[in-house]
Amino acid sequence: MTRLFNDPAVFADEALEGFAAAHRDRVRPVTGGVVRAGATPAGQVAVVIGGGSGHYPAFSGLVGRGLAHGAAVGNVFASPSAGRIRSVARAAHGGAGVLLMYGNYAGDVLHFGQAAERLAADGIESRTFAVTDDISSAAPGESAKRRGIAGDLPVFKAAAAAAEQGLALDEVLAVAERANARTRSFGIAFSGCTLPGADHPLFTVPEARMAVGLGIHGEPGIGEEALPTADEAARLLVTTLLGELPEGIGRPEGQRAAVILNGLGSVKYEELFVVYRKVAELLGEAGVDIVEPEVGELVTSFDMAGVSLTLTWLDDDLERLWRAPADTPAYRKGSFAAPGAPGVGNVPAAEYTEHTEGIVLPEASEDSRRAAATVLTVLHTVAGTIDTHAEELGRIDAVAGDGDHGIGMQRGSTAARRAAVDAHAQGAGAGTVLARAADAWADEAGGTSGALWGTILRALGTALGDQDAPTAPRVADGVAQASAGVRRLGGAEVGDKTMVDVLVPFADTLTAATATGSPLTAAWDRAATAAETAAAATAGLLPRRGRARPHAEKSLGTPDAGAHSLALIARAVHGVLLDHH
Ligand SMILES: Nc1ncnc2c1ncn2[C@@H]1O[C@H](COP(=O)(O)OP(=O)(O)O)[C@@H](O)[C@H]1O
Ligand SMILES: O=C(COP(=O)(O)O)[C@@H](O)CO
Repeated sequence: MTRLFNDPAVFADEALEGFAAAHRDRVRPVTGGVVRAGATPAGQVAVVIGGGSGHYPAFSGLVGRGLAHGAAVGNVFASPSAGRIRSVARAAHGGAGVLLMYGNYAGDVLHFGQAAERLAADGIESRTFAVTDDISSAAPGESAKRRGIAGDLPVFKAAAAAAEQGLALDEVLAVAERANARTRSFGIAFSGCTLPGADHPLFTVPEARMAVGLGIHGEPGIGEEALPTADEAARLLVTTLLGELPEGIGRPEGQRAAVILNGLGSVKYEELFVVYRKVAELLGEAGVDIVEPEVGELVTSFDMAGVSLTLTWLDDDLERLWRAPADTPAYRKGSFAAPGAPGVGNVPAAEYTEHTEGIVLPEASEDSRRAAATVLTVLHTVAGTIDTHAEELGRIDAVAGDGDHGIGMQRGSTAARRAAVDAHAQGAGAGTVLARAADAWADEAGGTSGALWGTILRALGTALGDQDAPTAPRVADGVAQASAGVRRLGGAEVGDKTMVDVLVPFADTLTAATATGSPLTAAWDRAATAAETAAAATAGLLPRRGRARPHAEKSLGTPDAGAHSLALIARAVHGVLLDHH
């Protein structure tokens, strides 16, 4: 239970502000996150990590000498937006390129990928790398689909230590790849976590039972067993990981491993040590040489009661990098040759801020400005609809996902409305109002749905433009472009149990209806009905994408959250069109 908060919607921002104030000798707040207090030395690759809030010390607590040069921080359980990542990366850049590192989650993959594109346009070379250590999130044959949990730390650290030693960008990336290929994690939980402001946990574990194979977002585990003793828990964790050795590690005997026993948020350190005692004994019996183990909270999930075990199978290089010193707010080891130089560099890191004020609005026709007023009403209605259904959307998302769909959609749609009000007040046309709303939605919400809704609004804005009055076929074309854009960006197809299952029939029905000359309001009505039917039908599907995939069976019988919210919006917008008819 998170007891101390103000407005849940700004919990992550306020936590970041307090963190930066508490550690200002080591980190500097910049737009989107934090960077080291001192500038990245010229010629050193900058390692910029990031992810959602709720995982402290990941990600901001791991910024400092020997570890990350910067961390982009998102909302609770939602990836930071591309804009935030770009801003942190620009501030951390030391002239030798940036390695962007994160856990393998749909939202992070989308936003870090887009950030890399924007950095390229800024003339900054970057690479992206997603950590995939959690063996319970996909079968060995599909290890690229695995999510990142506490293995984030050794993989980030290996790359960052390599950067510190002066390796070039692609060499640092190669180190990250090698460390990740040799890192495996497995977790168990005894109770779920409760998001700030929520009155019940994302999932519960029955008394005297444990969830096996949990994630770090309150995602339920993949199985359930009787509550073990500490020794039995240790045995389960160790035997599971020894049962899945990385390629090239024939048998555990004679191998060296970095070992992390990670507390997920509300397991006491003493409990962790009791478990670790047995972990060390069992690994010793298996002939594994444990190198500089870590026992403590390194990647958490709010107040989840759970533990995970991570093993990184070391070679000589990886061992050197694991043993290398680090000095961050939450993680310190060894010491640097020149002590007392927080964050390296003597020059403070420069902050990069995007200046949007004073950017001239594109000229708009009278017709388009009139249409912009309708667009504004639409965005008001979208935000209002999401507000009304936020709790329900969170509940649906929590069945097999991370429960943040309502919060994310709320932040995004509210920001979109705000940006649209501003743009409209300045005399923008419909296309520009939508474009501004798109950027605000993606930037404020982050997460998978933030990126995808940004794409939807941007496609609509491009189709409407700032000159002509929107016609029914033009609107239908915008929706069709949005549908294509979301599929291109997210890679999902119909049947994967995502919003694509609704967007495609919605777009197709609208296109078909407008092509036969149907007026927009009637065509939209038909399309909204198709969307509602398709959203309801997702209840019968098994997820193949996104956060819900590892919990496929659990999600059967419940519609996809993103599909449902899209159908709700489609219907609500029809109401606006009727009124403006
Ligand atoms: N690859 C994808 N393509 C299209 N939609 C997706 C994809 N992955 C997830 N989604 C949609 O995003 C929704 C989840 O959104 P949200 O919970 O806000 O983001 P996150 O999972 O990043 O927390 C899902 O319900 C699904 O509809
Ligand atoms: O918390 C996280 C959320 O990822 P999404 O895919 O946006 O839900 C992640 O950043 C943790 O690493």
